[in-house]
Amino acid sequence: MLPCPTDRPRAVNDPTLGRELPGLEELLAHLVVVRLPMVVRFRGLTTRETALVKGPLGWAEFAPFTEYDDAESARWLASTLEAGWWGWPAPIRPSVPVNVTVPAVAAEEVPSVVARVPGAQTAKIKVAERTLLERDEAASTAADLARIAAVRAAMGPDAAVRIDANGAWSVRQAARALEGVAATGERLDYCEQPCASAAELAELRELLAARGVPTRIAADESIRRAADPLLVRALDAADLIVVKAATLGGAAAAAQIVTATGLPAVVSSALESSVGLCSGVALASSMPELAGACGLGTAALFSQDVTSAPLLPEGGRLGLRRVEPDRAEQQAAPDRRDWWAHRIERGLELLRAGQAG
Ligand SMILES: O=C(O)CCC(=O)c1ccccc1C(=O)O
Ligand SMILES: [Mg+2]
Repeated sequence: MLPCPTDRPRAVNDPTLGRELPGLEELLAHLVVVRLPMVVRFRGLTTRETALVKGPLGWAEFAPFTEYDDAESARWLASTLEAGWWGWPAPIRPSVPVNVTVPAVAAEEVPSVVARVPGAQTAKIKVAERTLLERDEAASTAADLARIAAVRAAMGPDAAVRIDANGAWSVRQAARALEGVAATGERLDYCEQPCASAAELAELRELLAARGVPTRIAADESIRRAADPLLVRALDAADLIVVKAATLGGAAAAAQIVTATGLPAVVSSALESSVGLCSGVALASSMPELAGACGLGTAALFSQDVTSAPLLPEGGRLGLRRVEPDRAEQQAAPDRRDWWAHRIERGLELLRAGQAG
């Protein structure tokens, strides 16, 4: 085995952090696959398929998007095992502030989306929607500016407003777009993953500095989907990072990655049901510092959840608690059970072999 340099935390290569894995039978004993309907299209999805399992500590979620490969999904399974079998890091605050997440909807739809998270003082808006951007960049920019202006109008002058391009822009497109936003007088909290790679983020930051655009850049996919999340720091590619417990192998593993990058961090969701969202709240509750509101208000994007008591923000905050999926059977997708059971089996094998992606 290659030696692991001391400044690379174990979590980068081994999200189990050496904790003991349950057997497959135990892991699958209570498996329920669910399909949750969404109030608006998000990430191209109108339903969210995900799996629930039950460990000695309670219910836990395994939620990698269906197109994700086994190595990447194995990391999500470590987060599942933390929630149901290993336990979360100790909390240092009882609740966390959340942002309202605004999908790439038309400006007219913004007020109804914002109203679903009353009390939120931060919004995160999806921009650079790929199908429109590829067809007509000017129309894409116009739609983004209109959506941002609608959010500002709905939330008032004191709200923090973030945008998330999910890596869709080239460096030049991102610079143009962020200059365009700044020209309207809008001061963004930050722009999340404007371009796909860490190298592009670094190039964009230099370009923005040279042009006097003060917008901060946050890395999301460059942390959660990268072979080496520490590259962001090495390339000076971001002002802050977005971390998700599910995608990074759980709250403890994610916290190690935050410490290793040494950058301010915002905690966000991966569009889990209310059961999986608890892991994000556990991560945020355990962190010494939060670089702003958490992107954990996404239960508001579902029209049906797995529980009669969804993890919805109150007064713009979410409290740390476990969720009982008492409505899972109503949302069950039994036709998908075998597919998810095999996926879990392969994920467990990869974790056992130390080969999570
Ligand atoms: O951060 C938020 O406000 C909500 C979470 C979110 O946007 C998200 C949810 C699922 C998958 C990807 C993302 C993303 O941040 O890109
Ligand atoms: Mg993002």
